[in-house]
Amino acid sequence: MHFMQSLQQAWADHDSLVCVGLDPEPAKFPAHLKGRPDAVFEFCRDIVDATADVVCTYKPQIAHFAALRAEDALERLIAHIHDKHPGLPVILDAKRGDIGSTAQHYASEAFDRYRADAVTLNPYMGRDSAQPFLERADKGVILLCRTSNPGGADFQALDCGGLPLYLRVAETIARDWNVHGNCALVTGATWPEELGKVRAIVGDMPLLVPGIGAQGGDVEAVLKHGRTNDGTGLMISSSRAILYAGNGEDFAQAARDAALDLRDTINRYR
Ligand SMILES: O=c1ccn([C@@H]2O[C@H](COP(=O)(O)O)[C@@H](O)[C@H]2O)c(=O)[nH]1
Repeated sequence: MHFMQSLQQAWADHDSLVCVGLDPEPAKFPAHLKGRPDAVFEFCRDIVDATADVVCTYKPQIAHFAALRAEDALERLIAHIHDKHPGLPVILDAKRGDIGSTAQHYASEAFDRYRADAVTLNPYMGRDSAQPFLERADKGVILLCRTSNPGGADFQALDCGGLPLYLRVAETIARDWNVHGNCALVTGATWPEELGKVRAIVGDMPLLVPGIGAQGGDVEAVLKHGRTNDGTGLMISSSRAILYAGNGEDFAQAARDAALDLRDTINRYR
């Protein structure tokens, strides 16, 4: 199914705007998993199986797997999500961006090797660097716009002909790049007013919103500035605050409780 259709279906079916970020850090795993040969897969799988009915999407971050030489676990994890929780879209957070001939391989890596439904990209190298992804009309292309980190403003806030660069990014992508209706933007929860300015430019385009939980973003402010008229339009992402909510044998139940709590908090402001 088209990424955008799966996302809309999951928003409705699960009454949820929650995206769980899958960022495995073995040092934080519960004791009974530490040292097991397939701990990365087992940890993420158990989190997924405990939360699948209360989220709208998952977002594995590729560096967390690659640094551990666990790309194979990432492949199996995404296959597991498709197999056991069909219809739930998976966003590969890879923040790719390169010249077109190389970008083709990044697109194939994300969509053919890993079978992701969407991927994050850095738009800094321009349209041709995104083209191999944009052409995959059934796949989501989620471009960095106003990132959640403290240094995000270093370049993104620079004046660009009367508007900050991040709003030029939003404007250009909404107007020129979204030919197949498969674009979305990353706008951090830590900058809710900027998020509102992006929303005013892009209409109902989905926004991936990291920065809730460990980075301290304010859920109420995100909803106030970012929701669409029908109370959707957002994939509100939290990784550490959900994954490591508990560190005992019941870690997956603790993650479920944290995801449910976030879903209910979000829904109070929709
Ligand atoms: O602007 C951005 C873009 C991506 N991220 C990613 O989201 C998660 C956030 O993790 P938390 O534990 O919920 O803070 C992580 O994978 C980042 O690489 C982001 O934080 N900000």
